[in-house]
Amino acid sequence: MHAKLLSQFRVLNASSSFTAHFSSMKLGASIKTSNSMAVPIFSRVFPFRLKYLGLQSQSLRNEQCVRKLSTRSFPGRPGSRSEFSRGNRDISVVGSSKSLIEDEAELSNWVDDLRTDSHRGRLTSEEEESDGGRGRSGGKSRGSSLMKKRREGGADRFSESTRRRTRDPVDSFPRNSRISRGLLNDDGEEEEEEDFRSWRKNVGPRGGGNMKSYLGKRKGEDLRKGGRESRRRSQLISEDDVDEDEESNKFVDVGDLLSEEDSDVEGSEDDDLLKKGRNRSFGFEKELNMSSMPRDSPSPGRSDSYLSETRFDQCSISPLSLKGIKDAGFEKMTVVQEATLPVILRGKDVLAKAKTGTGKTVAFLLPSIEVVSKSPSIDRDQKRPPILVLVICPTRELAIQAAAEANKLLRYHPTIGCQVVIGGTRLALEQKRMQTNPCQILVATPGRLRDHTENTPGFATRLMGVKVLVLDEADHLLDMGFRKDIEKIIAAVPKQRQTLLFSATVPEEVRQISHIALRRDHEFINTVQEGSEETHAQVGQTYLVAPLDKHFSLLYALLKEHIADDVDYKVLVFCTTAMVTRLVADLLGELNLNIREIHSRKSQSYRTKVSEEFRKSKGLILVTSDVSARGVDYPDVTLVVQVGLPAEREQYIHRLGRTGRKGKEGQGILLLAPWEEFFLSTVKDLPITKAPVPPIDPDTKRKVEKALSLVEMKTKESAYQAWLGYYNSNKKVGRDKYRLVELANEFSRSMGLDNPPAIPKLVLGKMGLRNIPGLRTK
Ligand SMILES: Nc1ncnc2c1ncn2[C@@H]1O[C@H](COP(=O)(O)OP(=O)(O)OP(=O)(O)O)[C@@H](O)[C@H]1O
Repeated sequence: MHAKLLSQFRVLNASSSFTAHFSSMKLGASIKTSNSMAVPIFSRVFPFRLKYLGLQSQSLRNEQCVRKLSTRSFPGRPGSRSEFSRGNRDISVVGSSKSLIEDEAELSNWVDDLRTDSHRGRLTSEEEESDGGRGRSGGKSRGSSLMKKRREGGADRFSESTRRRTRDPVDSFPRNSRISRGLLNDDGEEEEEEDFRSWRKNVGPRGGGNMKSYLGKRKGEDLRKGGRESRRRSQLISEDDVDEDEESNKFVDVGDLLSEEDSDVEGSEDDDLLKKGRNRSFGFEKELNMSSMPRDSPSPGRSDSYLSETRFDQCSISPLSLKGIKDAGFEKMTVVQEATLPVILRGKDVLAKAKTGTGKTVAFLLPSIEVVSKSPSIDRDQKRPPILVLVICPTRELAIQAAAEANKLLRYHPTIGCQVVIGGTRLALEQKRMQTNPCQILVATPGRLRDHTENTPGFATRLMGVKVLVLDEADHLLDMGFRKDIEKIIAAVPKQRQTLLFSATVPEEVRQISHIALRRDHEFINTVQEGSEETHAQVGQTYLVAPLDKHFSLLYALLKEHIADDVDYKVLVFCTTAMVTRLVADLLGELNLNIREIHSRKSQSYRTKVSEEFRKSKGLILVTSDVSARGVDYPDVTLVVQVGLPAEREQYIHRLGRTGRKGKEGQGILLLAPWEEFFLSTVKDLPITKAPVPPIDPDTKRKVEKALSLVEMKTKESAYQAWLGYYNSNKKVGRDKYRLVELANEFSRSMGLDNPPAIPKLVLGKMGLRNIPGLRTK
């Protein structure tokens, strides 16, 4: 049995002699060990840089490509030659798959939140409401919304003082958010001011301090070390608001169900204020003398190391595809495209790992299109024409994006069509589109694909034509949240097919279960060089550890600094759950930042519009749940902020990967509470460094408190419940229910609430939190 599982591996290295060395030296170690062990041993033996590490069998047979590829220079290794090693060696792939706990949230779209916030600019409430007829009767004025908030404000710690003040939206950019060397002083404003003064003295401009270093542009700083942790979320029911996989459709979202609210339709007043806010000059920059500080270029610093030297026209790609590629502006292949294309073109199953934003989508689409173009053309009168390529994506945005990329490449293939089927849109419309348009390529989210399999006549038959099955974000799709759906999909397509699995992260446990989709002789092509991180070197990564009650102020201060620093700012703020996302979006909106929000509680039409807007915009902050964590290709994102515990290491990497795409620069900031610091051990191998927490100046603190008091009580209640659910499902935090409730109540206080919101007994029961002191029930 063991021998059966032994498989060959191949090293695609910059030097054939190195490869030969490796091949001979590696053999002994790899035979004895599983392939999971082989890599570290190898890296110890050969610390030099590997271009690709391909595990599993076979030399290349696409001679044309091999010939071309073998003569190219590798970027970063002047004069070096690329050569795909032909040495075949055995390596074990044994190891039982870790038992992953089923953990994905029910994220169906039937609860559509149509509430809008006028701070969020162009998308009007009407646009939201027009979506699918699910809109609530809107038309409330901002005034009535405020009245409502005030009526509900009884439990709000901040609202008393706020009520007495008039809103001051124009003066919404306090100038004194600063850096401190140490932790924030928790003992009141005076001391914070003192702290701020001392920071200015010590690390402010005169003392050599610099916002840039604070915001993580310090590259190549010390790596933090620590032990890697188990990363699995554990409990089911408490995941009710986790928001990354809306197509999973597995669990009823009790929390959000109970917290749905009416929409507030607000006037355009704040749009104007928003514009004013964005255009104003930032006094504190002058105060800090930042203008005279050396600035990193906003983003022109761009590395082309993601590109290879191989041009698409050097490979056996059809002329029509080549024309499409040219039109798309692609000339050279990216490294992952160069590594995978020849292998896929000769029909191999491939599991490919390549860093975020390096062109994996084209890497699987292009050879898939070639398969279609070589297949006999479909008779127009055919009732159930086969679907030849099936691409599965975990989120709707990603599916839309992959289909758009496919359509670019298909521009000169008039007879080949790509359709997309995703949740949140009308099934009948998709059925019609698939019937009336060419649909040899279908991009789908798992839940909607299942819908079609069950409800679309003839669809199952069409799936029997599949020649290529692609799982984008494969590790995620093979994780337990999607596993059953994926198994059904695999059962619905022919056994005789080619399967392609792509992701920026391939944890070992996923490698081990990938055999459920892949043939035994598949190739694992890893373009992340051994010894290098899975994240991009040009993306500065920092983390801040501060008590929960500082998080909102810190977030605001960080964003203000970033905005002041880069007029072309484009920021993603990741939150733990959909309802927390809404809370943060509402808060930042009240603070007059130019924000949009996206999560599974928004209607699909709204999500699509916001996504498109953010893609094209600059000067915008997108507050998002994990629906934007993977795959979404927003160009020129300058900063990614992750607030609170990422679900797992991989999620951290994918979220961070929304910046620094295509070799561009970027920044990432992770904001944790002290009890969330354990997460850092899971990213110990990444170049993430600790940043000092800036003191919150009193003005910022006041503004944030005031803004919080204006956020609706309902939103806070939902956020509290969702927060509780999210952390309850975290193995570490959720283990001690008493502590969990204490922390949740800390979160509640951070929203300005004196008393934690009451939660329905039923929900608490499902979360396993009945009778835990500190919880209020209703
Ligand atoms: N050969 C190429 N040359 C230049 N740009 C390319 C090339 N191939 C793809 N791109 C572009 O690179 C960008 C990133 O590609 P893509 O979204 O496929 O990255 P990815 O590796 O799938 O990222 P993620 O891991 O985040 O999903 C896209 O805008 C895509 O159009």
